[in-house]
Amino acid sequence: MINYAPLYQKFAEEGLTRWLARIPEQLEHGLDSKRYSDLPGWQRVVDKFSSAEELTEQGYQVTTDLDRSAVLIKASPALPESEQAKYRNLMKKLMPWRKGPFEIHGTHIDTEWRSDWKWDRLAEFVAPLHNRRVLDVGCGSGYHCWRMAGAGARFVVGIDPSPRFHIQFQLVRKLMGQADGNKVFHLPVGIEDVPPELDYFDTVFSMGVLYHRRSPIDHLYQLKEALRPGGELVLETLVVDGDAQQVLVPTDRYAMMNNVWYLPSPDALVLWLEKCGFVNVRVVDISVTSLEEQRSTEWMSYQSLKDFLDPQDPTKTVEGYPAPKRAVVLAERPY
Ligand SMILES: Nc1ncnc2c1ncn2[C@@H]1O[C@H](C[S@+](CC[C@H]([NH3+])C(=O)[O-])CC(=O)[O-])[C@@H](O)[C@H]1O
Repeated sequence: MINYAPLYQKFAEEGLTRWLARIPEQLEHGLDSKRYSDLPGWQRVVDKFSSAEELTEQGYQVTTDLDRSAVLIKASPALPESEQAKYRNLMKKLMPWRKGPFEIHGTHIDTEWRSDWKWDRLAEFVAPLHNRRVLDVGCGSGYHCWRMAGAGARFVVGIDPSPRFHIQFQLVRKLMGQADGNKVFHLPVGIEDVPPELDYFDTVFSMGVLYHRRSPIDHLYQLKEALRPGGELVLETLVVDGDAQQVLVPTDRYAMMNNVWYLPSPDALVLWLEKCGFVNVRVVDISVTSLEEQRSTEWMSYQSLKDFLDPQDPTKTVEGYPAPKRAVVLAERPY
């Protein structure tokens, strides 16, 4: 059973009371096993691991490192090889692992994405996270949330409506121990479930989410309302080349994804953000996604980027659109 008591306690301590009141209902809805029949099985997988506290009681010292490419959890002495193999097999039962990498009790989880590369592209530009309260919208299993804590954030809330990613997060948190575990929390909800006008977070990340939203301008307003005045938005999304009026709306799928709506140019993104009242808006990175950054691995065996591109011309998607290119834009909510 997942213990949510620390989450309630932390939300209360940090004064996030308006959201706190909604959490029981959000957990019940987000983790409804009538809707997600695999959930009880995944929860039983998590139950089979010893927590960091249990390992400590057994005489191990558990060390974590959140400030490296592969988020690390290890015991000294190392767990016996048989136990490490058991953990590896159990973690495989929670596949696919998309965002990472992680290094957990001797197993390197080589995820579909080298999410550390995205982190490296933006970390030097964002306002220092030391002591900040951070929201990561669409955080997947929470890889970047751990990196945010590693960069000094005091309280990180990751949200993602996928129950599988919630369970993957809960496993990592259970193994992490309280020192780091109590900085980062995950809720199985979408941006639409964040209470309006929170005026709370020092930094809000929305990475890989905007193009999934049918109303991208509303998404920007929702992100703004979650920020305190003076807080920073870190927005990362798919873009196309062109001027401030250039936006691609795929007729059907884009790179085989069927829920892609708006791909603006970087200049259009800046315009949208300014129109929504953000200030100090600047594009800090534009990168074409490489086949090394997003690929099938032992931990995500389905198709990946290579299968979504035109085999004759990798600068195009299979549908003939420009291949995925992503921009990172920073902006501030004015005082
Ligand atoms: N309404 C919603 N609200 C919030 N999240 C949502 C919603 N709908 C879907 N998602 C979630 O948004 C995430 C988008 S992935 C980015 C992960 C990470 N941020 C990354 O930047 O690597 C896209 C990518 O692969 O880049 C998924 O985990 C969805 O479940």
